[in-house]
Amino acid sequence: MSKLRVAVLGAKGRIGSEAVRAVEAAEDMELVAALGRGDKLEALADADAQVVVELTTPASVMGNLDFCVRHGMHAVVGTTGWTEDRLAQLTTWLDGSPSTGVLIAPNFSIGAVLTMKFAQLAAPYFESVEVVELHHPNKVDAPSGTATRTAQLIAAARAEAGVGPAPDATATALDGARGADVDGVPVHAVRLRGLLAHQEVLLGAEGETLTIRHDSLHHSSFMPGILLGARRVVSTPGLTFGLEHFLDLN
Ligand SMILES: NC(=O)C1=CN([C@@H]2O[C@H](COP(=O)(O)OP(=O)(O)OC[C@H]3O[C@@H](n4cnc5c(N)ncnc54)[C@H](OP(=O)(O)O)[C@@H]3O)[C@@H](O)[C@H]2O)C=CC1
Ligand SMILES: O=C(O)C1=N[C@H](C(=O)O)C[C@H](O)C1
Repeated sequence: MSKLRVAVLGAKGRIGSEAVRAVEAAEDMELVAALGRGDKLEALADADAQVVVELTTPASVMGNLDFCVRHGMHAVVGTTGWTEDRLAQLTTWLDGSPSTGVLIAPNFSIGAVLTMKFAQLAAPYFESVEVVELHHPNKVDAPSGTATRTAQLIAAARAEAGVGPAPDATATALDGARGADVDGVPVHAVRLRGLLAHQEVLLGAEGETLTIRHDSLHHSSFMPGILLGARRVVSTPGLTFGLEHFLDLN
């Protein structure tokens, strides 16, 4: 059987360099290009890449995906910074290339995907819920894509169950003291040397609390999800948001 022809964009970055190693080690894949900033995207077409793993920056990702979709290359995207407008733009591009698939995964690690699932499940049963994400200090954005997605899923689960907003009697506070408001869920971002990628979902009800915590201790935690995404995206046209759809958790 022929090997899947995979390219990595952001190949010198923290997660990109790990992805290069993971693709090279996968028996069913061939690494056909490993590009960094300044390299020409045409190299992807020259290398006849089937799947492009996009691990760059929020400022670069849209231009890269525009190129990939226009050239009919599937993409597996870990880069953060997704807004409704960006997703709508990407969907429009994909409408013009109906056999092309793009997976955007706010988090490729199985533990983080399950954290989101567990948080969704628990959210309607607790009066209060807050999200705390903790990352290395070189992270480009805050809050993390994972925390934003987690809060959105929590808010949707509560709305569907008819649960009202969490009580908060705070009268005065310094700006930011209660975190960022993501669909009514407070999200707090910690940046600390020594950390990699961590998240806690704190839930509280009368007389009890539940904490769901996940820790990514090494970038290797994201690799099985990236490889799974590359294998599945080639037969999944259109936009898929969230690795859970490829894990059959829904
Ligand atoms: N979904 C997930 O599971 C995960 C997602 N991420 C996300 O992935 C992204 C990258 O994170 P991280 O590796 O820590 O960041 P890094 O800054 O370490 O890596 C990003 C790399 O992309 C390069 N780059 C920037 N623009 C381009 C471009 N146009 N073409 C090719 N390469 C480019 C950068 O080059 P230069 O240094 O010259 O700017 C850098 O080498 C972030 O958005 C992060 O949040 C991270 C981990 C897991
Ligand atoms: O920048 C990182 O490191 C990470 N980014 C992703 C995010 O913003 O959620 C995934 C993980 O948290 C690591």
